[in-house]
Amino acid sequence: MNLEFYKYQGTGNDFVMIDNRTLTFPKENIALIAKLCDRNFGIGADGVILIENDLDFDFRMIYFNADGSQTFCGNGGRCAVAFAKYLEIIKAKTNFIAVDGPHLATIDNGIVSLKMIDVDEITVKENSVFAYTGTQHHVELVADLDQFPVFEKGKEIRYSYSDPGSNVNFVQQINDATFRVRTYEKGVEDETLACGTGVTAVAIAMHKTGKTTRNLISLPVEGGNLEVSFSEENGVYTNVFLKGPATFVFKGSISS
Ligand SMILES: N[C@@H](CCC[C@H](N)C(=O)O)C(=O)O
Repeated sequence: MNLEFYKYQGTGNDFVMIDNRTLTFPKENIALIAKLCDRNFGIGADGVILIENDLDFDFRMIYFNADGSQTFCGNGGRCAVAFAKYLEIIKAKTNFIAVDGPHLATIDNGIVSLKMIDVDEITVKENSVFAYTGTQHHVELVADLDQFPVFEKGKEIRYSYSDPGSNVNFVQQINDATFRVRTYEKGVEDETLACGTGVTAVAIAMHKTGKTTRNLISLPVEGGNLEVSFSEENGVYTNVFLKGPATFVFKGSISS
C-alpha cells in the first residue's frame, strides 16, 4: 500500500503528517510508525501526526512519538494547525481536540499560537521542577548549556521517573524574560531541536520558582525561537499560549 504523507517542522521538531479522515491508517502498526520516523530507512521525523474528523471539533489530532507511544505534542499541535489550514479544514482560527483535551489556536503568516492545557500539576524539588503540560516534563537549570551532556544526563533523568518517564529540559537563563532550552525527549529517546510542551514547562517553572516575574517568556531552542505566555492565580497557570513557526517541508508517498 502507498501512503501519502506531508512533512512539517516547528522550530526543528519534525513530523510526518497524515490526512487520516478516511480512517485508513493502521494505528496499531507500531513498526510502521517507527519506520516512517526512521532517518535512515524511512522519511525521518520525531513523530507521526494523524488528522481525523471529529463531530464536536474542527479536527482530531493524534500524536505518536517515533517509538509509537502516544501523548500530546505542542510543536506537533502547531504543525497540525498549519496542516489543517493547508487541507482547508480550517481558516485562521480553530478549536481542535487532542489526547489532553481541546485546544484553541490561530495561524497568521505561518506563525501558530496554540492554547495549551491549564497547568496545575507542578512539583518544585531541590534542583529541578516537574510540570505536566500535556505530557511529563522535568526542568533543570544548568550553567553552560552548550557544553552540557544533554543526551547522557537526559536519558538518566528520563528513566528516574516511573512509567511513562519524563521528558527532560535543561535551561540556561539569558535575562529576566529569556531562557535557552535543550530537551531530551522520551519516545524519541534523543535530544530534539525543540519541544513545545517542554518550553511551556520551562516558562512556568521559571515563573513558579521566581527566576522571572514576566508572563511572556522568550525561549530560544536549538531549532529557532518559541514564546510562551500565561496568567497565574493561586499557583494555577491558565491562558497558556505557545507561539512559533510551523512550516511545510515536503510531501511524498512511501510504500507501507
Ligand atoms: N516534542 C513535543 C513533545 C512530544 C511528546 C514527548 N516526546 C513525550 O513523549 O512526552 C512537543 O513539542 O511538545
